Amino acid sequence: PLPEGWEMRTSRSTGMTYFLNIYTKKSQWERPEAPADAGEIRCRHILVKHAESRRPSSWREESITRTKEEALEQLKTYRKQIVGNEATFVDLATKFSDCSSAKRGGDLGMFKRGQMQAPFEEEAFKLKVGQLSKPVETDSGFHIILRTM
Ligand SMILES: N=C(N)NCCC[C@H](NC(=O)[C@@H]1CCC/C1=C/[C@H](COP(=O)(O)O)NC=O)C(N)=O
Repeated sequence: PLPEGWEMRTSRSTGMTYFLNIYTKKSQWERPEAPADAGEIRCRHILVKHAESRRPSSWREESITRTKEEALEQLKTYRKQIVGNEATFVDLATKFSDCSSAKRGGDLGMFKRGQMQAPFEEEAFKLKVGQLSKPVETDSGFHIILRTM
C-alpha cells in the first residue's frame, strides 16, 4: 500500500501513473516511500513551564518556580488522565497550560515548519491527525501535543 497521505492518479494526457500528496496537492512521478509531508498542520498543546523556562511566567502564575522534574511529572500526570479518559485534553489545557493558547483550549492554529522551536516541530510533524505526543522539551518548558489537522 501507499504510505499515508498519498493517492495514486493516472495522467489524463499520457495515461501514466503519478502520485498526489493529498495535503499539499503536489504530485510526483516516483512512487513515494515515506508518509506525505503535511506542509502545514494544526495542533493543541499543554505547556508546563519551570524555573529554567525561557519565560518563567504565564497567565496562571506571575513567577513560575517549580523545578524541571516537577514540571515533567505534572505533565505526565495530565497525559495519564487524558489517555485514561479521566479528563479531556481541552479541559486540562484550558485550566493548566502555561501558554496563552490555554484560553483557546491549547490551540496553536495552523503552522508550517520553521515557526515553532525545533523539538516541538519535529515531534508535531511526526504525529498523525488525532494522535497525542509523548512529553517534549523546548526552551519554553515541557509540552504534550495533540495534532488536530
Ligand atoms: N504560531 C503561533 N501560534 N504562535 C507563535 C509561536 C512562536 C514559537 N513558539 C514556540 O515555539 C513555543 C513552543 C511551541 C509552542 C510555543 C508557544 C510559546 C510558549 O511560551 P513562551 O516560552 O513563548 O512564553 N508561546 C507562544 O509563542 C516560537 N518560535 O517561539
